[in-house]
Amino acid sequence: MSRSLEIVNFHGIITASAKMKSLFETLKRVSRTDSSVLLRGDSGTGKELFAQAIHNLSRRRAKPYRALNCATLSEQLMSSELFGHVKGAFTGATHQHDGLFHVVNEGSIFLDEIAEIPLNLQAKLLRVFQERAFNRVGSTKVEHVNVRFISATHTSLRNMVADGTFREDLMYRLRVIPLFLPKLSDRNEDIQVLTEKFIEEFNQLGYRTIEQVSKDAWDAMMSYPWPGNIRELRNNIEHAFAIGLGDTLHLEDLTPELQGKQPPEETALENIEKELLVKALRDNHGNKGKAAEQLGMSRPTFWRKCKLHNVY
Ligand SMILES: Nc1ncnc2c1ncn2[C@@H]1O[C@H](COP(=O)(O)OP(=O)(O)OP(=O)(O)O)[C@@H](O)[C@H]1O
Repeated sequence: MSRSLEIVNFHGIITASAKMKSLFETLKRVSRTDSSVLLRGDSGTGKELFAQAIHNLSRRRAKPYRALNCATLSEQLMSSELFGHVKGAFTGATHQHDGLFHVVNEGSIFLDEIAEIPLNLQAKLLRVFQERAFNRVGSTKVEHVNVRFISATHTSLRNMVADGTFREDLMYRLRVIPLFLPKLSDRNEDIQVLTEKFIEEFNQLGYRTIEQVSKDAWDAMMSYPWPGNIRELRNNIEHAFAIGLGDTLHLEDLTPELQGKQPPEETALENIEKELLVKALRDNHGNKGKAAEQLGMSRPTFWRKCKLHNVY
């Protein structure tokens, strides 16, 4: 089906898009350095794959690489995950814990949803840049670390700096090399390429073989805006494999959104919840920490509800 497209597989990132291919060339050059990279792109556009590729292409490839999603943890847990803690540092700290900065020494760290880092922790992160030093929670002993920073955000850090929710000095440290990942809807050729790739992947599981995609299914996929990008496309193919029968992927096998329908489980109450999440995010310029606060929810609960309602 996609014979005429020139498909590239770059460290697991599959594409036929010229925009993506030119990003790979930049990535190869950038990866040779230790400069910090800020990946800017919507949810599901492949930021984590890019981060891993940067590490794999770098001189640090034999050293550790770790990723942390800054939107899913409370401030205390995030602090302990990043810097570690000593026994007795807080209630429940029954053992000493090595944080990621201890573990990734000489390697790379990927901080996803960096915009969600609370201001207190932003100051500590800045110290890692400036002094290559940090303290475990509850300890006065200074530890040193040599780490390459890769971070990602779907919102503008510049807007957050203007709002006073993100430190300008930290933003400049993090975005020495900003890279912008295109949305799936801005690279239509990849809808076809990735659909075929995911079909191939699921065919290999052996419980069903899809050999073709019906015209109305293709039409729907090509005109859908894909707010969840590649992750949502993959979910759709998985959905179709589970729901449909035979060797053809039909429009009815895709998720209700692709068919222009409301997902059946979305009751009126759930719709209200979804609207509240969207509004709180809009009021807070996409900052999930602040949006959670406005709704009186913990950050992890807010994150879980956003995922549940496909709010990106
Ligand atoms: N070009 C691609 N080729 C193959 N698989 C891809 C591609 N882009 C993304 N994926 C797959 O899509 C899913 C989402 O990608 P990834 O987690 O890297 O996105 P993300 O931008 O980091 O998302 P989020 O911001 O929600 O964390 C993963 O399963 C990933 O393997």
